[in-house]
Amino acid sequence: MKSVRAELERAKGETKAAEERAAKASELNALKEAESMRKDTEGNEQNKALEARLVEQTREVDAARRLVQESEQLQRQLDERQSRINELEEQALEAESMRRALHNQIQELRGNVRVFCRVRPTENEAAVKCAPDGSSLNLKRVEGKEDAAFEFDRVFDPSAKQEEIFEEVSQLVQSALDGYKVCLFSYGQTGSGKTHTMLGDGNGDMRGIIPRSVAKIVEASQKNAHKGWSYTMHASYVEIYNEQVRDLLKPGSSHSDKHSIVHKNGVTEVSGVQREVIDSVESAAALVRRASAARVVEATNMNAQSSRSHTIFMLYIVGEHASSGSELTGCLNLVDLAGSERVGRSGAEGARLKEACAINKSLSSLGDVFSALAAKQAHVPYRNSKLTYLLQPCLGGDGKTLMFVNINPENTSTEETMCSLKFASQVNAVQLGDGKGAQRRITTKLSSKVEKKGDKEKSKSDKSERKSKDKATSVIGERKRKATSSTDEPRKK
Ligand SMILES: Nc1ncnc2c1ncn2[C@@H]1O[C@H](COP(=O)(O)OP(=O)(O)OP(=O)(O)O)[C@@H](O)[C@H]1O
Repeated sequence: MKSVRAELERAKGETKAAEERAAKASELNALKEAESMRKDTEGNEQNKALEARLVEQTREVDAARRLVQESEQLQRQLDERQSRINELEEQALEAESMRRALHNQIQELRGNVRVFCRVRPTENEAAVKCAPDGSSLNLKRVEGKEDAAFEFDRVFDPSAKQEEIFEEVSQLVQSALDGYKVCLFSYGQTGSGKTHTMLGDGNGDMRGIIPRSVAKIVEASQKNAHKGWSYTMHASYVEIYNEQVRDLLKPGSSHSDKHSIVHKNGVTEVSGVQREVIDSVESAAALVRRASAARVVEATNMNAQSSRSHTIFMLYIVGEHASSGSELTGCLNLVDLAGSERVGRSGAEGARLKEACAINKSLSSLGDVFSALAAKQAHVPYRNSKLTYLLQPCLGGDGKTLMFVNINPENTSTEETMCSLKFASQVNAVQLGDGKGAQRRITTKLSSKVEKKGDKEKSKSDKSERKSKDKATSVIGERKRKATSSTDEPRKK
């Protein structure tokens, strides 16, 4: 019985152990299952994350593709616009070149040597009567001498304002920017208004031709910058006194300083003379003020503030057009001559007599140059005086000159006025220029940067110049025809 009981106990123990093993096995299986489920879940989440990334990347790729398409489209538009800009620039260059050719031919039609007469105001009895046509005047002379009539390109009566005077010369000033050698000078007896005309007073309405011209050129050059032109401008200011050159910009300079006048590429240079950069209207005005203060002013019997020297403001202009390789070199000389009165009348003695003789010599040399030009002589005596040698490039070839003859209308100055008007008539008889200037002025200089497309550009530039010239010639032909029947075109006698 005991053994059966023991056997039963043992069997119970084994059954319990077996049950425990079975429970553990089932627990293990459950754990394995749970682990496998966990792994499955983890894999799904990773997949989902991967899918989400894939979707995101696909979206990014689509966006990038759209961007590429958009940028390609923008590039196409940019190329189209660039080619339109090139086309417009070419047209602008052609139009500019035509404007230059036309402007020059109009100037030549008006005459490359012009004479304007300006009569200064007076409160005394006047011997000069200006005609209403704006181009002629009558001079009543002393008893026993016949009255004289004169005709010039323009005659300004005493009421003419500084602004009106400048308006008439501003087109000529523009020619310097277009690459021409231009000279404006004022001639006349002491006190007749030469300095008033050329320099004037202050910064306002009384400003004369010099400050107004420089302002116009600086402003016009800034405007041309939008058309691709860049300009470099330098100015010198000298006086010629007793045939000696003095630098008005160099402090402490004297007449004994040695300066020689040379012509380089058609432009006058005076050795050892200061050349200052002009980059604004203000810098030009400051320079003009400095030079005016340095002028030699001496008293004579004729005028308590009489200038006994010729003063010359020289503006050198170099314009460059980078994309076409065009280059222009112009210069503007603005000259205030010394008084032209005769020695006997001014009562000069000693040093004044020497001054008067030097002044007369250079003015008569100027007259000789104009006589030779008027007679179309082979030899023109430019070298006979410093003044004429310095102005040589403007007084010949396609240079342009405008002379103001300033007169004092008072009875007491009649004979001086007669001399001035005769001299002016002699100058008025000169004809310069062959009408081919506009084409010659532009020299095409290709920089290394544009050298590759150089031939193409050059032929474009030549073609554009030729076209402009042809158009200009036909328009001018038309103007010439009209000019014969119209009174508004200035006359050349
Ligand atoms: N058109 C004018 N309107 C008003 N004032 C004038 C005019 N012309 C000359 N004047 C005045 O007459 C005076 C003499 O003129 P200005 O100094 O210009 O003569 P000038 O010919 O230059 O003499 P100089 O040969 O001695 O230098 C000055 O006071 C000037 O302001």
